[in-house]
Amino acid sequence: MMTMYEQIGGHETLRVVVVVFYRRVLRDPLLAPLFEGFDLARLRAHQAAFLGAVLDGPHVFTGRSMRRAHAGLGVTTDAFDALIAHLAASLVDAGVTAAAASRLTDAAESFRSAIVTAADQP
Ligand code: HEM
Repeated sequence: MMTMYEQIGGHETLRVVVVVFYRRVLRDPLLAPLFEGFDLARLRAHQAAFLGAVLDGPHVFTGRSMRRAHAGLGVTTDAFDALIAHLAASLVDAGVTAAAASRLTDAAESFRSAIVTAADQP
């Protein structure tokens, strides 16, 4: 049986997803400052590996824990909501099936409490 990773077109599709995703994120004034100074190519590669692992692809995600990777960034609830929306839109743009897209956004959503570190501004 094909994995969901294979069903959506594997690496080629996820490569499109992460390119579209970071393009959207960096155009969002709420999110762009949070990514300033980070190596975009590295982020794209990590994100693609992460998404691939969620869809049972060949990846073994060896990155840091989500809490560690995002510690001190000051991610607010609003920023997190915006990022999830960009991820969902990027998955649609890349033609990912609805089933795979919801698995990916659910996985991302499951890290909310680990990633959101800053209190919301009034
Ligand atoms: C508003 C929300 C988020 C912001 C601002 C953000 C920002 C960042 C930044 C700046 C880094 C690089 C940290 C560093 O190299 O020191 C990073 C790493 C990473 N992020 Fe996010 N992120 C967010 C949400 C998410 C979500 C929802 C996921 C996946 C479910 C995710 C997956 C990753 C991964 C896989 C890495 C690489 C971890 C590693 O270096 O080992 N991020 N993120």
